[in-house]
Amino acid sequence: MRIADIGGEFALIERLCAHAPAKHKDLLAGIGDDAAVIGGIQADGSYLLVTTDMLVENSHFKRDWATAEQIGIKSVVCNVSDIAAMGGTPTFMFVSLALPPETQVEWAESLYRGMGRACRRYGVTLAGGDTTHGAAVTISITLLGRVVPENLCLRSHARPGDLLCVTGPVGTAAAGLAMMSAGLETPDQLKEKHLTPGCRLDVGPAIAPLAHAMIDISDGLAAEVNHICKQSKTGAEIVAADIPLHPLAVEAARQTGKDPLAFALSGGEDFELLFSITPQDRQQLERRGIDVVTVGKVADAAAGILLRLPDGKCQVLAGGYNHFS
Ligand SMILES: Nc1ncnc2c1ncn2[C@@H]1O[C@H](COP(=O)(O)OP(=O)(O)OP(=O)(O)O)[C@@H](O)[C@H]1O
Ligand SMILES: Cc1ncc(C[n+]2csc(CCOP(=O)(O)O)c2C)c(N)n1
Ligand SMILES: [Mg+2]
Repeated sequence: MRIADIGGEFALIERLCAHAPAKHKDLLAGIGDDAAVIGGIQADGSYLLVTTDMLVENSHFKRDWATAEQIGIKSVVCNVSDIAAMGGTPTFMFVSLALPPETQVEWAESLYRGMGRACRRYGVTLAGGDTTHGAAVTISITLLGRVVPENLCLRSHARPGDLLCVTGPVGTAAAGLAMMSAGLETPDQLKEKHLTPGCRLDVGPAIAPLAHAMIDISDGLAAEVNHICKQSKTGAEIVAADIPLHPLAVEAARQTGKDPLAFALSGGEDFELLFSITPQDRQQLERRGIDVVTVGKVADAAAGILLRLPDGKCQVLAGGYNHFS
């Protein structure tokens, strides 16, 4: 049986994880969130966060499209984004590296120069790792973080009646990737969003005390809404016309013959935050000058997880990036 036959990445994770102990009194959230949450360790009562994210050559980057430094930046950012999604701040990083034996030392050093830049930007300290040889460049980062209990945002915390908001445009990175894949002259802003994205640690900690559920958009808006709803046992309605799209992403869709909405729903790697929040707290965010966009609402589970199209019709909110489909 192939992995695609059981539904891909997430069905596989579920099957695999059934074979190992995955519950512990101090593990407040484990498999199924952006980071694991471990209590009972830190003297100040904050929780330890642990996340891990891997980039593999040709699956996540191409060495002829991205410089080593850009790959280094992105490898850190995608991990910091997962810590931000929990409402936390990052602390210590471990880097496991597989390199083909012919890799130039200068290339590897540039990779670390990029990581270093991102570490300085997000306040991360390198604390260890592992180095081995392999057929393709593989960078696996484990990042620790901390969060005070009041700021912890789990995917399971959404409640019917909450608004669903995003911190910025979605589909931009996918638009950049689509243009580069098609061999088209790609605007710098789109290239940058795909090759060296930032993440929203700038607003995560301010949103966290007010938000209920939070997740980062790494697999596309549709996938992330479905993750929140599944964990929270709710439904949702997303309004297609309210999803913020970058004008350059709309233009990229036109040039590549694709649908800009598909970039937003299924593209991934935007590293914006998606969160649920009461309408009152949403206003509170606005008063504090935190700019977010409401894209829909959390509903009862019975309502289903829906996308409202511009013509008023609703369809099931499907899509998302899946490594095995
Ligand atoms: N091979 C695995 N073994 C155990 N747990 C896993 C495995 N792969 C993923 N998980 C867990 O499954 C959940 C979903 O993983 P996933 O990598 O999709 O996280 P994400 O934050 O949604 O995406 P991203 O990796 O893009 O940040 C996480 O809680 C993760 O720790
Ligand atoms: C060469 C190349 N091909 C495709 C993509 C797109 N891509 C790869 S992984 C991913 C989602 C998140 O994955 P993960 O769950 O592993 O974090 C996306 C959108 C890319 N960046 N580079
Ligand atoms: Mg995530």
